[in-house]
Amino acid sequence: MTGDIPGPCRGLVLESITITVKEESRDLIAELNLSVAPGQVVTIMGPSGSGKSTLLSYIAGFLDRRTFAANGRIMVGGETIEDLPAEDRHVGILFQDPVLFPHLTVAGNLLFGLPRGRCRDRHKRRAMASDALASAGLAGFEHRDPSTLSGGQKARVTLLRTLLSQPRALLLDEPFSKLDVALREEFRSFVFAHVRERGLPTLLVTHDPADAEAAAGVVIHLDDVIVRPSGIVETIGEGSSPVARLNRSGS
Ligand SMILES: Nc1ncnc2c1ncn2[C@@H]1O[C@H](COP(=O)(O)OP(=O)(O)OP(=O)(O)O)[C@@H](O)[C@H]1O
Repeated sequence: MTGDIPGPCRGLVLESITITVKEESRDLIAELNLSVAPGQVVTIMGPSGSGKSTLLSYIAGFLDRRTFAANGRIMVGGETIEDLPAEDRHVGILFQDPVLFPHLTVAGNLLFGLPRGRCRDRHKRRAMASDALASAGLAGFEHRDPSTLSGGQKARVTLLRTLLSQPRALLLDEPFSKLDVALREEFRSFVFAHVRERGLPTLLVTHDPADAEAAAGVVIHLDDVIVRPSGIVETIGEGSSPVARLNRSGS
């Protein structure tokens, strides 16, 4: 089926996204259009309060509808998802703090991300967890209690859990910001290698220009929109083809 879908549409496509703070009738994001190709990382920067995390919440399906009104189209892998519940969107998200369930082992945490419907065989599930851990330099960690892991190890397990859920797009909400410099570089490379290997369209929210540089893709500044006479802003990536397009009119 995906063979029929043009390349850019197999990624993550946002069309005319508008998010309003209800109480203030204020547009936080207005008419945002953006395409992220498979395996590409688009970095979103901007000052505190410009709506970066809110945008990710809308895409992932857990926007607080009491506070925000939102509309616009979200497509992942050619499917329109904005009306689906979060669990049916197949969009993975990582936050600043790696969150692991304290009552489960490391393997239990990983398998939590693997829906039973996708693999019912207990031995296969265990093998998938072990393979994932080995791929992250964490062989033998299956039975460990999450509280015994270092910050970097927790971050890796959280990413592996997200990947095991087989997302079709990945959202990264400052997942590197709390790691020390050495770990940050290591984890960044780990994440981007997985993104490219799996062809995951990825949005990265960060305040750190070094993250954007490491992502080596398009950078969008939510507060810095140059409106051309056409009302369209284009951000051009490597080569001649536009890899992301930002259009935020009306702000
Ligand atoms: N419950 C709420 N009621 C009213 N406004 C809210 C509420 N929650 C968030 N906001 C507003 O929504 C806006 C967007 O917040 P958001 O967290 O998305 O910004 P951000 O760009 O991710 O900021 P940061 O870089 O600090 O994480 C902010 O202006 C914030 O004040």
